[in-house]
Amino acid sequence: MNSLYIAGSWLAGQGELFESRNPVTQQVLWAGNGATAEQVESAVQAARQAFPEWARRPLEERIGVLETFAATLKRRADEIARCIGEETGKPLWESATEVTSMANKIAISVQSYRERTGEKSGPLGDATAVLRHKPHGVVAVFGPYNFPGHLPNGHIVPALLAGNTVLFKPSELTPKVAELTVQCWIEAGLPAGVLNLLQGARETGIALAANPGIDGLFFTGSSRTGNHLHQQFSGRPDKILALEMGGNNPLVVDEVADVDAAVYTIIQSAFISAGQRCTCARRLLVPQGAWGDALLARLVAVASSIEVGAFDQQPAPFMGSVISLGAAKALMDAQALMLANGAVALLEMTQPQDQAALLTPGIIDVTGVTEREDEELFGPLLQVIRYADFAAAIAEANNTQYGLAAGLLSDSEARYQQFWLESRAGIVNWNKQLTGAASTAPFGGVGASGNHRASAYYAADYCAYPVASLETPSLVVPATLTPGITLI
Ligand SMILES: NC(=O)c1ccc[n+]([C@@H]2O[C@H](COP(=O)([O-])OP(=O)(O)OC[C@H]3O[C@@H](n4cnc5c(N)ncnc54)[C@H](O)[C@@H]3O)[C@@H](O)[C@H]2O)c1
Ligand SMILES: O=CCC[C@H](NC(=O)CCC(=O)O)C(=O)O
Repeated sequence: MNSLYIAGSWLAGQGELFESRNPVTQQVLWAGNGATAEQVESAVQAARQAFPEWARRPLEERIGVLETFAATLKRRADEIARCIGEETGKPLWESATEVTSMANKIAISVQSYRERTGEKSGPLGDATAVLRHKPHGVVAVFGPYNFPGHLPNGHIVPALLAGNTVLFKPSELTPKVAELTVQCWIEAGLPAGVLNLLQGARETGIALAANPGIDGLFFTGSSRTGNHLHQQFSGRPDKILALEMGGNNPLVVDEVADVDAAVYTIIQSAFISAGQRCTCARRLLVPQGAWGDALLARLVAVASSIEVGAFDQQPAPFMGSVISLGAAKALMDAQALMLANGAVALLEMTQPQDQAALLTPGIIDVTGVTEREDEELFGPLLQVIRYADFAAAIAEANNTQYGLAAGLLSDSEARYQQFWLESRAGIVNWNKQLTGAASTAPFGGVGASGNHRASAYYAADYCAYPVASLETPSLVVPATLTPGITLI
């Protein structure tokens, strides 16, 4: 099978054979070979060759190609949503929202490009000061499996818009969505070499990140891989690295008047996408005492009734599966370990069928666990921590190496102001779910969640570098000469 797209041609990978499966039925959806280091090198050369022509195209022409891509996505939306659903396990209603986000990214990126990296000029002395931006050149984009369309798209669209050429290395768990996305780009008329697809697992990623021909790497994925890349790029200030990584996100609940609204918001924060969003609430901070007990009882009751099912099940489930049987097992093992270490299951996460990666929502009270691991558990497992007072809640919220998202459910504006000031995260919400961040805002975290290169609306910033110019059409001798110079 021709799994790679290099220099405008589909060709077979010569690396390891791998496949993707429907996580519920285990049906094989895609199989192909990954790219070897030599194939990575030939893709880098193709992108390098295509770069000058693409970068010099008038901006409006590049925008034209991007807009045709958006139109293609809209026309093929059902097919793409189905592909996302079957490869990730995401319910169809949710996969459809991912395709919409992909198409919306184009207009948002154009607006952001003009606003943040556009051209500005004004008089400075006898010259004109002009600020323009240039693309970096050849950039690599690494995607995660949880949003196989939307998140790589969030790097690819602004990168191409700025005039870069791209090497796209998708997650090895979602090659089919990546292939379909690239087909849409080809249909939109993207010239050969401007976007190259390098399928493959870790080895392909390692070869691409290590290739000396790339000018930058835009990564969305786990903190573990991101940290590794950060170390690999240390001492390389000449290369731009944007890291969008995971979180161990806290959601603090205060004694609010509307308990059902709190429960609904907690569920949307913790269990949407089967807990596989980087912004999902992982730690729920609940006040000690009777009010907190009642909130948890209601949360457990509602969470127990959440529909979990295959991506195309009708009526539609709220939660689909996790990405694979391996991921389901790792989550079940993590829960078992926490229970063995003294956690109390308020609602035990279960895997009803051994051969399907469907997990039911889990809610575990870890307050009594002395050595709590500060790790992202990427699935439908919410850890509850009971707090004595608001200061303790904020301290616990910040008790993490990560800093992606943090939220407060409270009827008190004063408490929100305190929470906003004292919490440390790139997304801080009040009475809104932690998930579902807007593409019209910057998106990124601090601490172990990112390297201060926010994506979404601010992706334009890492896709181009500023060039400041002083310009005047004729060279003249200034009216006053610097002391010590005589023109005789
Ligand atoms: N902050 C964000 O915007 C954001 C968004 C979505 C997902 N995420 C995070 O992504 C994670 C889930 O995605 P994942 O499991 O696919 O991430 P991952 O880190 O396992 O993989 C991401 C990509 O890196 C590649 N890769 C893996 N090891 C590599 C190495 N040593 N060198 C080079 N490339 C390598 C993979 O093949 C894949 O393409 C979660 O931690 C989630 O929080 C973050
Ligand atoms: O899994 C991580 C992304 C989650 C998602 N965030 C965004 O879509 C950010 C906006 C963008 O990148 O355009 C979410 O918050 O649900």
